[in-house]
Amino acid sequence: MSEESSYIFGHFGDDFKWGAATASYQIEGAWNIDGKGQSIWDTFAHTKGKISDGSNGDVAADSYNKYEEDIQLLKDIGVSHYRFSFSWPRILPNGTEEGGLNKKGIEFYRKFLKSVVDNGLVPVATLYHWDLPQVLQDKGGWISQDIVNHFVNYARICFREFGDIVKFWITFNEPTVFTFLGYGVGTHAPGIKDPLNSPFKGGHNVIKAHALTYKLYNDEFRKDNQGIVGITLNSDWYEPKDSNSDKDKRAADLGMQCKLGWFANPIFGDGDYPQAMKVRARSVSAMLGFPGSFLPQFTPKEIELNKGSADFFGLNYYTSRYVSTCQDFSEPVTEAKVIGIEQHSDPSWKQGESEWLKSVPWGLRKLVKWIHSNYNAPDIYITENGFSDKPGIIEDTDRCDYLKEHLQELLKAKTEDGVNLKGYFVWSLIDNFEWNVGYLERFGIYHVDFEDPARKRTAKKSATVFSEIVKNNGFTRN
Ligand SMILES: CCCCCCCCCCCCC/C=C/[C@@H](O)[C@@H](N)CO[C@@H]1O[C@H](CO)[C@H](O)[C@H](O)[C@H]1O
Repeated sequence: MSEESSYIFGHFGDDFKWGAATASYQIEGAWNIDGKGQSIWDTFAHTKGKISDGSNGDVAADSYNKYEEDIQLLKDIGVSHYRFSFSWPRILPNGTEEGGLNKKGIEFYRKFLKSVVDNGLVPVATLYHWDLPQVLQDKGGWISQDIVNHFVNYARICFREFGDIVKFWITFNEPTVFTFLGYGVGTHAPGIKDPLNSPFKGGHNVIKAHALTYKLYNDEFRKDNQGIVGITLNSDWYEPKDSNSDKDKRAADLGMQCKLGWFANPIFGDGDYPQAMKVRARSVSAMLGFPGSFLPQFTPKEIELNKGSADFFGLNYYTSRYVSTCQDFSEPVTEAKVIGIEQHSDPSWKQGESEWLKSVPWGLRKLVKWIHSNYNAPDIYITENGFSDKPGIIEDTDRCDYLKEHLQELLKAKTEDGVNLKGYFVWSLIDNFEWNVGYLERFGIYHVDFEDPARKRTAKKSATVFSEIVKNNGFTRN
């Protein structure tokens, strides 16, 4: 089952962008400071039993106060781009402008952005990395139709307040994850358990909100601001367990269509959900006595709006799976059971500290090639890629290997396969609050001491290894 790989030398090209990524709730802290409203992650993390180590993001890496230091770290590793996210409730504590704009929140982000650009870095802003204002969740959150306009209005405020500085926008981070884990299995905020209905209603609203936000930028901001707007989707690569089995090949394709295609096909494909996903949704619905399909339908007008609504494809990649077919629908309902597949891994794959994360570099090359050929060769930015280990490791050899090996595969994808790869952002710049597992799993190339009130940052070995690759813009012979 193993895949051949070889080491190559070469560089990524002059226009390739290097960066590091973070997200507001995971690093900022200052959860109730300077007028910030409560987010669903504040509520969720403050609820006993939701986070493995009982922690929360109240202080996190304290980047609200230490962002200058973070910017210096970015300069130290030599990257040109910083991917961060805006906290919606820091800007709009009650979710909407009518509920009041938080001037201090706007001032904070303008100060932060000024420092980013004054230090010669390019800001890459994610509008939504999962911290929905709690007030909007109380009105139904992503399941409510009203959220579409609320999001577009929030986006308008960000374009208006920050569009002179921010030219690189990502509407959503990983909609499959926040809809399925947040509204399906309930392990993420807001903790709703309804695997066969709510994630798909929520996802439908996310796609509409994304497409309307893209239109908004085109109609009202693009001419003056000259930026780009895209979305970040995540996917594992699904490889047939037996490459000679047609059944396994169909299972792997179904996995790709349901996981990546769910959001990618409407935006980068024909404007609608993938046919295979529609068929699967109807058959699962019939099996469970759900009338029609749990997958909502787009109107022809919506399909037109969805189609082509991104200037680039943001991709987060962490791991891969071998896949075979599976018709088991017993409790608990998992993502794989909904899709109708069984997932397998190879014992030789290096295991991260996160149970779901095994290092499979060749999967990334196959995945970007798949995107290239299925969605008309879009510009692709790897907006996240990284490896987890235990707290406290500074000599993080496994992460160094992970980064080198994944960048090797990307170099092959770019130089040998002709994939339009435009940039790479490591996840993450610094150790941070890793959602429902708190601080037990670390992804930073800089260590953060969460016991220390000063949240001291220390470079790990991977910071040096990564910065060497950035400096060489690839892999050179010494
Ligand atoms: C009939 C159709 C059925 C479709 C069903 C699809 C179900 C999709 C379910 C998705 C669940 C995925 C769980 C995997 C998660 C990881 O990939 C995820 N943790 C990656 O997110 C990023 O992770 C970083 C490190 O974990 C970091 O925390 C960052 O904030 C995240 O963006």
